[in-house]
Amino acid sequence: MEKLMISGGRPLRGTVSISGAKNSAIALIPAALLAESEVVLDNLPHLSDVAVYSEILEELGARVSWEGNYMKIDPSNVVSIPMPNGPVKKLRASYYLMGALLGRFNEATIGLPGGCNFEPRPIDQHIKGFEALGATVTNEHGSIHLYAKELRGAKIYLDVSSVGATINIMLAATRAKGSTIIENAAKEPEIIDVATLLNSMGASIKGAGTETIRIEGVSKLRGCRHSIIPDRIQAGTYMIAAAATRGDVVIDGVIPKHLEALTAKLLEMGVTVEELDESIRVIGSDKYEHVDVKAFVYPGFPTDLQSPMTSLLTQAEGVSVLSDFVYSNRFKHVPELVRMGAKIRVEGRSAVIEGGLLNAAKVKASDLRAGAALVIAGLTVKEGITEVSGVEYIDRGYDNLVTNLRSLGADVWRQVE
Ligand SMILES: CC(=O)N[C@H]1[C@@H](OP(=O)(O)OP(=O)(O)OC[C@H]2O[C@@H](n3ccc(=O)[nH]c3=O)[C@H](O)[C@@H]2O)O[C@H](CO)[C@@H](O)[C@@H]1O
Ligand SMILES: C=C(OP(=O)(O)O)C(=O)O
Repeated sequence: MEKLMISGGRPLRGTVSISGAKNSAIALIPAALLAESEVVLDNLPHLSDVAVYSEILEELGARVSWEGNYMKIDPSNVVSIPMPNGPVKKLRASYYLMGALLGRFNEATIGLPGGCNFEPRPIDQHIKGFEALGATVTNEHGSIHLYAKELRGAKIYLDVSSVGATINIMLAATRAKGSTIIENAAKEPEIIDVATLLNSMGASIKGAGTETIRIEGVSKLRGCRHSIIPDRIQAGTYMIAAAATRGDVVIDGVIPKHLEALTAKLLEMGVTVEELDESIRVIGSDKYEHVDVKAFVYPGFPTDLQSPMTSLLTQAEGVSVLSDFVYSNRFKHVPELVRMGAKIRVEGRSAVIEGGLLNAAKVKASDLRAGAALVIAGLTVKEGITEVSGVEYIDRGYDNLVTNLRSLGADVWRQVE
């Protein structure tokens, strides 16, 4: 097991380039299963979740080659074998195999997903969508079995605008007979990215990025080449780290519009943020105002940046309140930050954060973004070495984190425990 060692107190300075988005990549890879010829994905991030997905595709019979930042997937020989256990348990997004395999083969058996379990994460809306499309869905000893004689288009209203359910229904509906309408669809940029790939494969999807998505089913999908959008959560994490260390960082290769909710909060705190066409410069300051933050579905403040933002708010004067309206219990980073001297208490779905200096400590990441929060906290500490264990969670979502932080002047390294 490895841990991250951080000797903090240095302002981050320089330029960091952002890789493709994890939450797009791990939907686009299973989406390729719907094609009958080769799909090439460009700008693919180097993440453990991507490696696990390529293993899953190979088990299903796809030919996968991953070189540099592109992956070639030839799904022509794929079969829908049952996958109750194994790699599907290692990541959340294995649920996309349900929509992709149901769409292509009308049948799939997939173990319930793994990934970051910071609280119960139901998939009832995915199942409601598949059933509306005509599938019979049963839970057999912890695996979801899906079968449809024929998938038929349907009108589906999502009770919650779930990213995963929106994409999963889109995947299956591309091959259903007739029209599907998803109402109260999630609007995250990654949904547009998946719809763009599927349309390049020959699907007919309109309205992705709005709350109503219309899909006309087609009988066949073909291979294509697609470049993945930049990872707004990695970008946001570096923006927060730049502010927390009172540094000056250009975050390059991003879509600034995807980060507007974070930019607005940073400006409100007194951070200088300059938006360029494809980059954002963040310049920290000696003094930050406290702010209240509400994590919400896109275009609201992303829940995936809630934990990193908690660390930044320990550096603001006064009391900030950070509430999560997507995941009400996503606060596993809080006890670890408290171990580092933070004054934070959790009240219902909110963290109440009183500004103050943090100390070095041995802390544990229990999920991906909790890990990012602890790294940022460690970077602010002026004396001693912060040790962050649970690095395997951080590796799920941050491409070259140590190399990037070191290139920005941080004293960070990996150490085998
Ligand atoms: C692989 C991936 O893209 N992961 C992202 C995705 O997760 P994921 O797609 O799993 O998250 P959802 O958007 O589905 O979840 C949003 C909310 O809806 C609830 N819900 C969801 C589905 C369902 O069937 N029933 C239900 O009640 C969830 O408990 C949560 O409260 O969006 C989350 C919210 O932006 C992000 O934190 C994750 O990084
Ligand atoms: C929770 C996350 O990912 P996943 O849904 O893949 O667990 C995340 O990216 O913060």
